[in-house]
Amino acid sequence: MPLAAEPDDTHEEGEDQQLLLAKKGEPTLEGLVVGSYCHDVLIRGGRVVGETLGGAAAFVSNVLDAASPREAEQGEAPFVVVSKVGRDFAYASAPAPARRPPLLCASPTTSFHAQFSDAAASAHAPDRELRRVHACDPIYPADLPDRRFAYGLAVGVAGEVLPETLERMIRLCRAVLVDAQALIRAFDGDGAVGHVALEDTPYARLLPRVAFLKASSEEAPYVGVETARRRCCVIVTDGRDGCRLYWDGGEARVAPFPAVQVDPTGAGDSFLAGFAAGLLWGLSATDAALLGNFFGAAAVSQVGVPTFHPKMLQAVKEILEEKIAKRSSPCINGTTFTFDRSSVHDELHAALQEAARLIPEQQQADPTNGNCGDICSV
Ligand SMILES: Nc1ncnc2c1ncn2[C@@H]1O[C@H](COP(=O)(O)OP(=O)(O)O)[C@@H](O)[C@H]1O
Ligand SMILES: O=P([O-])([O-])O[C@@H]1[C@@H](O)[C@H](O)[C@@H](O)[C@H](O)[C@@H]1O
Repeated sequence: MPLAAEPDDTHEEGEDQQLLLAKKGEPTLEGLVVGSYCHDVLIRGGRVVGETLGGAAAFVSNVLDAASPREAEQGEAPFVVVSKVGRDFAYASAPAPARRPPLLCASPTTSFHAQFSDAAASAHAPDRELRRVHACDPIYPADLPDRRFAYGLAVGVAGEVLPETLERMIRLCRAVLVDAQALIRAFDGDGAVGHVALEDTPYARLLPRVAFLKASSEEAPYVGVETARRRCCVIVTDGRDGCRLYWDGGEARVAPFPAVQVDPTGAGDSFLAGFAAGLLWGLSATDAALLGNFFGAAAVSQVGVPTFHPKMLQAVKEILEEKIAKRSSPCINGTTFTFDRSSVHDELHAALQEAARLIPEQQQADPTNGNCGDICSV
């Protein structure tokens, strides 16, 4: 694994201007994912019921690889992951880190204990209590590659995306999508995860330069949706109820897909990546959120980072190829977005609902799922 760089942001604004020119041969829809892989320990009733690869970067990579449109039929989806782990990292050979290796640091890999309680079985109780047990080094601006990207996803889980790192992402990427959990998490002396008001953080001033900010319903009060929506489009996810989008001048509810939830971990991450993939396919934000809901539902159906059934992915691809023939233009590649539900929204939902029937097939096919038992059945 490559060694992490020293914290030194020597890049100047002028230098970034040079990067505006895409080099010949570079993929035009290349993405930049920033956030660290981590170790997740899943605990129920005081007993460890699962130990898995975690970190939004892992869930996001998994969905982007599965759902992004390909410029060529062959090869990996074009995106880079900037992530940090320690020498204790246990999942270097798992698909996501093996494809896009993290930077190696002297500090231990970020690790979370997720405590599931029976209260999580009720509709709107928080799914889990999280405790950060170890924190790897932050990701510094100098850790980011020196080139332009079509889009960026800021998906820290433990405060590793520093304000200056987000600012550099904004300079490098045409459109940046941010998970609020990267900005508003606070950790007490015991590592318990709490939240601070976004407005009180140094990230707040960057919001007007962010395209989309995603928050869970638990995080939404700390984001301040009414203020934030005047600066960027805010998406509030609400578990099995789907999500809502809020932009300056409009809002939309986007219906969920049915799922048998066995582990809620990674739902929000998978949502954000599905949403980004939807934008890459050229969907409006409200239509792209259908793809977010689809992959959020697929994530909760398995323990840890899900393995998608090839038949399901093929079905999704065929649906997108068919419906997207009616699209306007790829939104993520420009500076303006369309937000409204399109005329194909309901057709797209119905077709994806058919594909969602194939979600449980992977659970049966993959013997590694099911051994952990249900983490959080609802
Ligand atoms: N039980 C569920 N059934 C169907 N879809 C779900 C379920 N839980 C989550 N999702 C999907 O995943 C998205 C993100 O889930 P949510 O629980 O809101 O995020 P987080 O993991 O950040 O708490 C939801 O908006 C929804 O589309
Ligand atoms: O479940 P979710 O909110 O989408 O995202 C999760 C984070 O909140 C958590 O800190 C991390 O340990 C998980 O691996 C996952 O990334």
